[in-house]
Amino acid sequence: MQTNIGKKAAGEKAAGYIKPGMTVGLGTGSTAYYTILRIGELVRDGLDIKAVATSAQSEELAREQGIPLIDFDQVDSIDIDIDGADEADAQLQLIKGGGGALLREKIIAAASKEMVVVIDEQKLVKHLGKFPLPVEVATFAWELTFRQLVAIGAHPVLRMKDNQRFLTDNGNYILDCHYQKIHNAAALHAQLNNVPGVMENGLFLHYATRLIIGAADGSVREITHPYPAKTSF
Ligand SMILES: O=C(CO)[C@H](O)[C@H](O)COP(=O)(O)O
Repeated sequence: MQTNIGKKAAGEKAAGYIKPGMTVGLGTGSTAYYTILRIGELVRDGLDIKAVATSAQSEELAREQGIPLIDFDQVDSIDIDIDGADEADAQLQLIKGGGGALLREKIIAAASKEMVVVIDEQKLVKHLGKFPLPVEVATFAWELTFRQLVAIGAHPVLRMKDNQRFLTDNGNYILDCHYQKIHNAAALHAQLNNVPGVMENGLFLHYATRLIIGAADGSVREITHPYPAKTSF
């Protein structure tokens, strides 16, 4: 894999927010990859943490790195989740799911006290929507779900990989919905999740608490959002 300096800088910086004793959510994708590698180094240097992964791919990488993983039945609360995004705006609203892990990513983000998002500078946008919005749908009667999405103007395209229908870790399909510009993200989020067969969509509107943006010269800048303190379960 060719090194993207901005992704590496942002991904590594995020690991600095992890404190001993924390339970950490491990994100998915080529930016979170650098976070996981850095966490692996910290663990080998003695950092005592536990982790949960947002995808089979990240779980495997974490195991290779010697990061202790715990089952969800042992998770009281997730202290910090560090994950990538496909687009982010300055209000810390995100489009995620380019890697197809959005459902697990959202479950873990929602259960985390903090969500640190790591991106390279190209993903910081004024308006969300240029990146096609991933929507995870049940395989059962997916054609009907597809048509329902067409009817509400979502312009869905079934995601393919290696000439096969892409299957998520949860055994679902992804419909990438082409908007160009999303005008009312909260309304769209509700509208999409209201369609039977839709498991989740890739709009993450109130989860990120910190955005770390890596530049091509290796520098990083951060945007934080003063949400009311999040409660965890
Ligand atoms: O949402 C995701 C996976 O479902 C990823 O976080 C997102 O696609 C960003 O990936 P990358 O860091 O490889 O650009």
